[in-house]
Formats: sequence, structure tokens, C-alpha cells
Amino acid sequence: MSWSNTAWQQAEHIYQKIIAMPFIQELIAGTLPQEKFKFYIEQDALYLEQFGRALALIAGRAHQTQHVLDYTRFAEGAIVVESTLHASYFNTYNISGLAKPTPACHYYTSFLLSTAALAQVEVAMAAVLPCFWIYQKVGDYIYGQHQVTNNPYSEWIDTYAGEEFAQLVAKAIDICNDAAQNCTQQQQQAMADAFEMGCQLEWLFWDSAWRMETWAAKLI
Ligand SMILES: Cc1ncc(CO)c(N)n1
Ligand SMILES: Cc1ncsc1CCO
Repeated sequence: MSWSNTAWQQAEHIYQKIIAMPFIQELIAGTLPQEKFKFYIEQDALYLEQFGRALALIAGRAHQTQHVLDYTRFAEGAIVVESTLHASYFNTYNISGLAKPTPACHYYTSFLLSTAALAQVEVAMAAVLPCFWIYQKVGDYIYGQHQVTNNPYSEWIDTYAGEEFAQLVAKAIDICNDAAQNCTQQQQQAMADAFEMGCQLEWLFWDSAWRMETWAAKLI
């Protein structure tokens, strides 16, 4: 069985929990309170910038020149999506863009950046894979279920459900499978564990948006 099949099996229970979350179910129904969606978009812009940096770090550390190119393009894509959020949703929803990262956003991006910088590069590739794969799965699930008429979130829902995004995801999965072939069993397990951690942090990110998470102690 391929590395990606094994890794998905290990993390599948987290995907199942994500699609049952109230944030996802209310996006589908179109009943998600606007303030929660705004909160999510503002945090996602902060997330995407750091995700782009993590991808650029992996590009710089990749062994094959083709992978340098692939992760450079992924990094560019993440930054382009980030600026698109500013150009569209920030205007539509009057988002200030002054928010600081929540604990969950900080935790997730710190995990991505430190893994991209310090872990074996194959493990770093596995750590960023949930950002692709979970979003595609969740995007397809939402797209398949959603209330099309009068859903205020249909434009967002279309973003991750298309063929274009699916091709990027397939490429990121293939690269991880190629990379895993040069790894020992133990290293492949470290890749799967990094993948599972990324999936858990995807769960935490949705949960934090639903709760409109703040820092427990305001020090000033
Ligand atoms: C939190 C999060 N994970 C993944 C994606 C897709 O890259 C995103 N936009 N936001
Ligand atoms: C996974 C992902 N999500 C938004 S952009 C991106 C990388 C593709 O450029």
C-alpha cells in the first residue's frame, strides 16, 4: 500500500470529525453566522501567509529540482490566495485585517514553520499535506451537500472543490509517495505522524473559528 493510503487511514477519523463540525454543517446549510465566517477569513489570511513561507522553506530544502519548482509554485499559490482574500472578502465583509493570530492559528503555523525548517524534508512535506488534502476532501464534501440557492457562502465553497485544486493536491500526494520510497519504515511512520498532527490542527483551526477563540488572559 502507498504511503499516502496508510497515512490517510491513520488520520481518517479526524476527517470524519471535521465534516461533522458545526462550522462545516452550517456552511453547508448557509446558516453559519456571518461574524464566525469573518473571523475565519481573517485568521485564514494570517494562516495562508505563514503556510506560504513554510512551502517556500520546503522548496529550498527539497532534494530534486522538480520539487524545488513544485513547492515554489505551491508557495506562490498560497500567497496569491491570501491576497485574493484581501481583495474580495476583506472588502465585502469589512474586515479590518488588524487581528492577531489566535492560539490555534499560531499553534498551526508554528508547527508548519518549525517542521519545514527543522524536520527531515520528507517529514516536512507530509506535515503540509493536510492543508491540501483535508481541504480538498472537506471542500468536495461541502460542495456535494450544500444548499446552492441563497447560500451566502457559495463563492467560498467553490474555491476548494474544483478540478484545478484537485490537480495541485494530486501532485502534493504524489511527491510525498515518491519521497516516502527513499525513507525507512521508521521515517515513513514519522511522515504519517506529521500528517496526522496537521489533520488535528486543521480540526483545531475550524473549532477555534466556531468558538471565535481569544487568548485566555489579556495581559494588557
Ligand atoms: C487552515 C487552512 N488550511 C488549509 C487551507 C488550504 O490551503 C486553508 N486555506 N486554511
Ligand atoms: C493548498 C493550498 N491552499 C491554498 S493555496 C495552496 C497551495 C497551492 O498553491
